This record gives sequence, C-alpha cells and structure tokens, in this order.
Amino acid sequence: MELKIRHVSKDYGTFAALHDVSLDIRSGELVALLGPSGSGKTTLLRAIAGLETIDEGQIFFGGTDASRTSIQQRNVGFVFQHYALFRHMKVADNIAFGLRARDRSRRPHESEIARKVKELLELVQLPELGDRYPAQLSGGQRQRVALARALAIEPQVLLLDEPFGALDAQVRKDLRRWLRAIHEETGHTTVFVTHDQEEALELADRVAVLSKGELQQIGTPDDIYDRPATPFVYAFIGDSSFLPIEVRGGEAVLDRSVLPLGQLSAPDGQARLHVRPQDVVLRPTGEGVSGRVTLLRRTGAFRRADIEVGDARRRIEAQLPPELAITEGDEVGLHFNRFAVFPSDAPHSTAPN
Ligand SMILES: Nc1ncnc2c1ncn2[C@@H]1O[C@H](COP(=O)(O)OP(=O)(O)OP(=O)(O)O)[C@@H](O)[C@H]1O
Repeated sequence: MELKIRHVSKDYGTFAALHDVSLDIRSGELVALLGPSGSGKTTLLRAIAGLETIDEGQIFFGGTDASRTSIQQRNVGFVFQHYALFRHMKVADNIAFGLRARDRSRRPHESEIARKVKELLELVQLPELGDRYPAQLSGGQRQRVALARALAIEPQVLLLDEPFGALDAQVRKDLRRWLRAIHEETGHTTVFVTHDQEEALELADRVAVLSKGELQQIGTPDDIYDRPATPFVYAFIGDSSFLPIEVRGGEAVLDRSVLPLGQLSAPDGQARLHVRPQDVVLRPTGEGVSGRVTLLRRTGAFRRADIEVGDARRRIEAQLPPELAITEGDEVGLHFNRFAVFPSDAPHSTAPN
C-alpha cells in the first residue's frame, strides 16, 4: 500500500506540531521518521494511523483519501514503545485479539485463528511461548509479540512508534536486524519513529528527517549522511563542525585562504562551511587553510583533534589516524575532502532543536 502525505499541518493551540509536511512512501518501503524530541514524529505517525486528527492537508492510502477515516477503516497495525499487551491474556490470545474483535461476518473461524497465531509465533521466532502471559516475557520478547499482534490483522500499513526505545542497547541492535529480516519476508509498507540516527540509517530504505514540525529531507541513508539538504540535517546526522566564510564568485573565502566550491552552488554572501571530522585532512603548515591543534584525544580506533582555524580561531574537530606524528600546539594546514556550504541565514542554520 502506497502512502501519500500532502501538506499536512497540525496545531496544538498556538503550537504547530506539524507544518505543511508532504512525503510519499512507496508500497513495501521501510521508512524511518527521525528527529529530536518534540520534532513531530509521533504526531505524524499517529496522524497516518488515524489516532490524531489533522487540521490541514490530506493522507492518501493508495488512491483513496483516508484523511477523515477511522483507524479501523485504515486497517493499520500499530506497535507502541511501551508494550501495550493485555496483561491478563496469554500471548496467543493477545495475537488473536484483533481477529476475534472483528464483527461476525469478517471474523475467521477459530481453527483459522489458531493456524494464523501459530504462523505468526513462528515468524517472530517465539514458537513455544503462546501459553505464557506477558509478565513472563522479556521486554524484547514482548515487543515481538506486539509486532505479531499488529501483523495478525493483515494491515495495509505497519506503524511502529519507537518500538525498541525502552530496551537496552544490545537487545535493540538484535531486534533491529530481526525487524529488517521480517520486513524482507512480509513486505509490509512500514513507517517507524525513532530518535536514534544509527537505528534509522541501518534499518530504513529511506529516512525522513523532521525538525520543529517541518520535513527537512527525505532520502536514502546515503543521501541523508553524504548529501544533507539543510544545515539542520548536516548538524543532526553524524558529527560536524562549521566555519563562517564568505562566498564570492563560486569560491569560499576564509581569511587569506580561498577554496573552490566546485559542484556546490551557493549564492554570494555570508555563509557557513560544514565539515565532518573524517573529512578534515592535515597538511604541512602553509598549505590550505591554516590552523593550530589545541587538543588531542583517543577515541577508539582514531584520534580526535580540536583545531582552531583562521583569525577568528573557531574550533573544528578532525579525525586522525593514531600513528600521525602530531602534538598539541602544532601549526597545521587543513584540507577538506568533502564539505557543504549553506547561506548563514538558511533556516535552522543554528544548532538542532
Ligand atoms: N496532545 C498534545 N497537546 C499539546 N501538545 C502536544 C500534544 N501532543 C504533542 N504535543 C506537542 O507537539 C510537539 C510534537 O510532539 P511529538 O510527540 O510528535 O514529538 P516527537 O518528535 O515524537 O517527540 P519524542 O521523540 O519526544 O516523542 C511537542 O512539542 C509536543 O509537546
């Protein structure tokens, strides 16, 4: 089922939780909604589900405008962060719940429900646990049951709200791989909310980045990481530093250094050059942009350096091979393998919210 979200806005009083959000989700795609706390991810997911009304815009399920239809009519499977399993029901009955709740004309026969529950328990790799109660399961197992329950109704769309948010780091990692495998097998159009960029980049076909209720960018993990569309995405995804520069005739001017912008297009005027630590290369002093190493520290396989750059002595971070002969206080030249330039007055050109 393909989803089309068109110019959706949602206010809570005077506060805009979603502002003119448009995005298309292809049939069978796994899309992550990623953003900081309060960026509108959950509001958007709940609006897709029909759990939240929208003030403006439309949400299409296939060719049908579903904006004003109920959650039942939309036939979505929803998994919440905090396992919403029924505590007094066994695992198998939890999974069967959505099928048994159907009206008689659409309710499958009990033998068919039992067959379906068995199949789903196998899919989520808990074939032996149908007779247990939720309290007798680990957190990760409960989330698997929650997914089985969401899948039981054969939803048109699967919606997951931070499904692994309450679990510890190792279980999260395992479940991430597991969810991707289930997705490959079942092929449901799936939208999931996360504020964990590693989870979004590893799991999703495409990532939609939200900030302050606005869609900043939707793209593949490579697009988002390597070709951020806005200063916000650059700052939010991965590590980066920026330097104030001036753009003049297709070149970036920083004190007495001039960097050709090449393929990057930026209008003349004050701008910011954004660069990731791994794209900063040290050269002998006199080459490239001049800087001074102020701090060196070991971080796992690499060393990180703080480098003061130019007359204004702005600090940027560089990732260096541990064997590089360098000490704090050294004057260096800097080359940027890859960087981005955005006008200083671009929206969200300050820190992420
Ligand atoms: N029922 C409500 N009434 C008033 N404001 C709300 C309501 N629900 C959400 N908001 C506000 O709307 C904004 C977006 O909330 P939302 O839950 O969509 O963000 P989120 O990106 O999912 O954040 P988190 O990661 O913290 O869950 C927040 O500032 C939140 O306080």
